[in-house]
Amino acid sequence: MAVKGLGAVDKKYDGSKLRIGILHARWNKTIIDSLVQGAVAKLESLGVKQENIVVETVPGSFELPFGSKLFFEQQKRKGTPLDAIIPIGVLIKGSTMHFEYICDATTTQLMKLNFDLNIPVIFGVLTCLTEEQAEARAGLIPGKMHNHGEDWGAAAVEMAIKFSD
Ligand SMILES: O=c1[nH]c(NC[C@H](O)[C@H](O)[C@H](O)CO)c([N+](=O)[O-])c(=O)[nH]1
Repeated sequence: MAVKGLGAVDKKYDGSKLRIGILHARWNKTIIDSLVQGAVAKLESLGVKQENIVVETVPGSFELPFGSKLFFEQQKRKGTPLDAIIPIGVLIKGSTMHFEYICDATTTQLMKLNFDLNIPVIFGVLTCLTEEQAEARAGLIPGKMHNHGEDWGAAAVEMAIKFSD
């Protein structure tokens, strides 16, 4: 029996009043597109209105932390503030240490953004050793794992609502 993975949420959260930003990198497009699709589908299944799901892109995963900050500030300036952000990136190990440095820097800064922006910033970055690992986690290999974008959408809604009373 699988012991890893997200347990069931303790209740179904109503996302109908939320505005969620998805900021995705453009590296590894096929995998990214599947993850974004999974996150959007889950957000909509939890009641988030299509017009309140704002999707933007940055070049690569390294740009996700600062891009998320700029995205948050832009939406606030426009009077349409975000209740949570889902940065999505796919990092796949190459033949150098580039992968390790980007994974470490991006992860640390995305975690810090939760406290800097005071909104949930979900960790939507796949850090994979092979393309197949990434494809499986984007739901692109039938029968192997599920689309992790769905988990990220659910986490964004739960974290934006759970402690807001
Ligand atoms: O999102 C990714 N960016 C990658 N590099 C680009 C990086 O995120 C920045 O966009 C670039 O270094 C410019 O700042 C990747 N690799 O290098 O392998 C990768 O796998 N995924």
